[in-house]
Formats: sequence, structure tokens, C-alpha cells
Amino acid sequence: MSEDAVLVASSLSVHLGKRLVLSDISLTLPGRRLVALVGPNGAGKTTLLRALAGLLPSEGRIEIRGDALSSLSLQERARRFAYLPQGHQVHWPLPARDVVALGRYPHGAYDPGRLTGHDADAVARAMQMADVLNLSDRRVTELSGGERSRVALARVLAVEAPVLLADEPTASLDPRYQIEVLIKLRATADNGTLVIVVTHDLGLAARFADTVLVMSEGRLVSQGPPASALSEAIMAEVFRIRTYRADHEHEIVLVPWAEA
Ligand SMILES: Nc1ncnc2c1ncn2[C@@H]1O[C@H](COP(=O)(O)OP(=O)(O)OP(=O)(O)O)[C@@H](O)[C@H]1O
Repeated sequence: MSEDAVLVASSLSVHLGKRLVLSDISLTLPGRRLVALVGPNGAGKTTLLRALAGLLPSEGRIEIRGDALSSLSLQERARRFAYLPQGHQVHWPLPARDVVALGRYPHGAYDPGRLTGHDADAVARAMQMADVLNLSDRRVTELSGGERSRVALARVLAVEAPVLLADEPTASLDPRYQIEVLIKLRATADNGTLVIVVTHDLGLAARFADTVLVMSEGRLVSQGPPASALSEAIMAEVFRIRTYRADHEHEIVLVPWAEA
């Protein structure tokens, strides 16, 4: 394993029922990276995130900071992987602050009403980062979809794990918050975390990610910096689209434009 690799997957495969859903995926990802995981519907992105976090049985080997995932207790896995599932919903009328405090559960904070100073600080940092401090006392069941999404993001930020896995964290957000969430995740990566974000927004992926992983039919078909991983050839072959490409303020602009 290279010295600064945080997450290594070797020959990872996943069967769901009788279907081979992930096939022979190998990855080596260092910390301090924002990685976008993209691919058409059904390509296997959610399955890969869940397999990496050990939430699904898989064949192959996964190492997190040099330790085999299979050797770690469930609690230790939950401390090392913060996982934001797709369309995360909380159905209990808890105050937003208590939902965010659930992010400290893997650290032994079992009662959100009685946090240690250290846990309370982590919760406050996460709420500040996700811009939800003003929602602290509001019941999550009474928040808008976008507000709930940001509270859910704060919950995973509060874990302060070395790896943050987020499945479509911008899906129900307005354009300003989509950009803001990516800026926050970018800052989280810059602070040392390996952040892996599933997204269908190729423009956000191209602009904000250091590395893009492209999946198709359960395989990793392209990986690297956005400009090469999201080449025109990959766009045509994997997504069946052509894109408009430009530079703006020294960033890549990539807009899905037409069918290929
Ligand atoms: N429990 C299951 N049993 C069998 N097949 C499954 C199961 N769950 C998912 N699949 C299949 O596995 C494949 C990958 O699903 P996955 O949810 O990982 O894709 P995805 O890339 O995240 O898709 P999307 O962009 O639509 O969210 C799909 O073909 C899906 O139908």
C-alpha cells in the first residue's frame, strides 16, 4: 500500500441475489481528496459506496488506513466511515441538533442530550459547516427537504471520520446550496478527509473533484482528474451524450448538451 493511501480496494466484487453487481474493482485513494463517483443509473455507484463502508458483503479486500476492514468491529467501522445514504430521511420529530449529535454515536455519545464538551464541539463545528445552526431547535420533520438534507450532511460531518461517503448529497438542494455543499465538502477534503461523493451532476463533479471515478455496468471504466476521466470519448461511450466544455475562472465547465 502506498504511504498516504487511506482507502484501498482490491478486486472487489459484489453479488446481490444472483446478480453480479460490482465486478473486480480496484482503487487506491489517498486522504485530502474530493472524489466524484459518477455513472448512469444502475451502474453500481451506491453498491460501491456501501461495499467500501462494509455495509454489504463483498469479495476481495478493503483496507482503511492500513487495516483490513474485515478485522474491524462495527463501531470502529462507523468511526472510520461517515456514510450519508441517498434520500436520507428521519421520521422522528427530533430537534435538528439531536439528529446531528447522532453522528457522535460511534464515539460513544449515546445520549444526544448529554454530550461531552468534545462531542458538543464536533456537533457545533458540523452544524456551522452545513449552515444549519439556525435550525438547531427545529424538529426535522418540520423542515423543508433541502433543510433536512443539510441537517443530514451535518450529521455525517459530525462523525469526523477519515472517510466521508455521500450518496447524492445535492439531490434536493437549490442551486446555491448545491454549490455551497460542494464547497463545504471540498473544504472537508482540504482538511484531510477522503470525501467520496456520488453525483449525477457532471458539471459539479468536473468543477470540484480532484479525482473522478466513472462506473458503467458494475465496473470502473475511467478514473483520474476530471478533464481526462470525463473525456468526450467516455461521455459518448458511457453516458451516450455530448458535452459543452469551456473554462471559466480557471475551472472546467462541463454541461451535458446532446445525445451522442
Ligand atoms: N437487492 C438487490 N438485488 C438485486 N439487484 C440489486 C439490488 N439492489 C440493487 N440492485 C441492482 O444493482 C445495480 C446497481 O445498483 P446501484 O443502486 O448500486 O446503482 P447506482 O449506480 O447507484 O444507480 P442510480 O444512479 O440509479 O442511483 C442495479 O442494476 C440494481 O438494479
